[in-house]
Amino acid sequence: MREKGEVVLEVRNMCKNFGSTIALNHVDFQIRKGEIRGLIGENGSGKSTVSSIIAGMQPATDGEMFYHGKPWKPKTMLEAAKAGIGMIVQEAGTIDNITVAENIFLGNAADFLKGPFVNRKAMTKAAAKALTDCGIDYINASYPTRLLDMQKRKLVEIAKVMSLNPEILIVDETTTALSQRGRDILYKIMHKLADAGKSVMIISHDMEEMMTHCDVLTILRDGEIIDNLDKQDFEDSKIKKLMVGREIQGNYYRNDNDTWSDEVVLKANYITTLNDLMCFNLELHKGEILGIGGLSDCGMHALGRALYGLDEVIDGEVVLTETNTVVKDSIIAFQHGMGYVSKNRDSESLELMAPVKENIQSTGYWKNIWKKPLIDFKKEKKYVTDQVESLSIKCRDINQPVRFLSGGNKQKVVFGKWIAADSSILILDCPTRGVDVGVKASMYQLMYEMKKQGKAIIMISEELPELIGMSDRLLIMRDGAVSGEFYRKDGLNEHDLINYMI
Ligand SMILES: Nc1ncnc2c1ncn2[C@@H]1O[C@H](COP(=O)(O)OP(=O)(O)OP(=O)(O)O)[C@@H](O)[C@H]1O
Repeated sequence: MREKGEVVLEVRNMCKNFGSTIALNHVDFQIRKGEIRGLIGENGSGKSTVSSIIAGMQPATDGEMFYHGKPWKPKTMLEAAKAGIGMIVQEAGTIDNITVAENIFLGNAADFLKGPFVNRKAMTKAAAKALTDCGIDYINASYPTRLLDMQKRKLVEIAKVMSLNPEILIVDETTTALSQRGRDILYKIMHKLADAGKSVMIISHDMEEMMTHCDVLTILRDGEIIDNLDKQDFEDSKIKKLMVGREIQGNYYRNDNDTWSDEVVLKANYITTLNDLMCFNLELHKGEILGIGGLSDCGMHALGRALYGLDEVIDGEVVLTETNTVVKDSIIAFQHGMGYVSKNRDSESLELMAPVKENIQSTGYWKNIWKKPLIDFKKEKKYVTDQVESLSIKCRDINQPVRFLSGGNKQKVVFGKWIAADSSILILDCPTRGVDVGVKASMYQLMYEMKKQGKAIIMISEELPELIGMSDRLLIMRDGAVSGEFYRKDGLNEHDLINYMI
């Protein structure tokens, strides 16, 4: 274990209220030099709030902070970053319509002034160096950022924060957006910083990741610090219990070997898309949970989009076999009982400015809460509250705009809106992204119940344990094609699958 140094940042008695919501309630903790501190807790427990206050995104309602022993009250993220506290935020932190280099030096363009103009060549060169220093030399600094996928944008954010040489790096739920390669880059940066006597604070719901990489864990529950654990005291069940306040059983996946029907409900007939898939075949059966895994750029996310009619299929077709309907677009998919949880939560699955209720209701007007020619308001309310209750969505009330919810609670809204729609075919792309252990257990249980009701589910995921734990059949993809097909009864383990991924 690393030797801990002196305290570099101290949070004392911090409180943060949003109207009647108490996000932080008299929080105290310290960050020491040379440590990797994990911040862990259920969705909505206050992790992002405390981090964002340290990093200058918003002020506290009450309390004090000290950085290098002096009062610390940054007004902006730029001020904090320049003083040595950099944060990689949970949501998208880059701007689409500017180049990678401009994103990396956003707020610092003055460093590249040549007379009244910005020297773009010098900026691009410096950005390329910042990327290379982080081990991300495969991203072109002169590219428009909108051409990059979500994980590459996150890597750009990492390079941006690292370019200012932080003394404290805060990483908020970043790893869920990264492939294993991206994660390894981030872990390397974190350990390098800590070894150099700097500090890292990381937030993640991945228990294994936290136990492997952190020196100390601060556990938050309902805005309060419950405990601080040193590495020698890390124990999975103990941490979970401290997080949620009750025992959580270790294995929350299914433990049955139930079969599924022979009836095919969805078919991809030799589909080809513009970039990712070539003559791809797939059959999904009634009552089947079909897992799809691989490295993040293997084409699995594109497959989910193509099946739901979001990406153009230029050859072949996706067919709903019961009615022989060709899924040409997402409207046809939706009208024929399909649901889709996108990996890109904020940009594709939610209307952020709209309230929780409107986001969930949006799938219900087609058939469930419509009493022609009017809306059945009673049904409409029940449609929403059932989901808020069963998934424990933490919101002030159902009228609260979804943008004010914590990341994991936003994910629950997305999941809930498709559960409520009673879709007979669900395509779930990284459905448990950013949700805490307790809610994951409920989501897996719901998926299993849907399977038993005869619904068909495609679960696309980068997490092998959840694919192994939940799938009846599992396809591993590589370079846009299936490289391996496995069955639940095969008694799979992660090593069996990894060979087919790389
Ligand atoms: N701008 C805001 N307006 C209103 N409420 C907010 C706002 N930001 C956060 N909250 C509330 O504060 C509480 C703590 O949220 P926070 O994002 O810090 O949780 P978290 O622990 O990071 O959760 P997650 O694991 O889901 O990301 C939540 O109840 C959230 O809804």
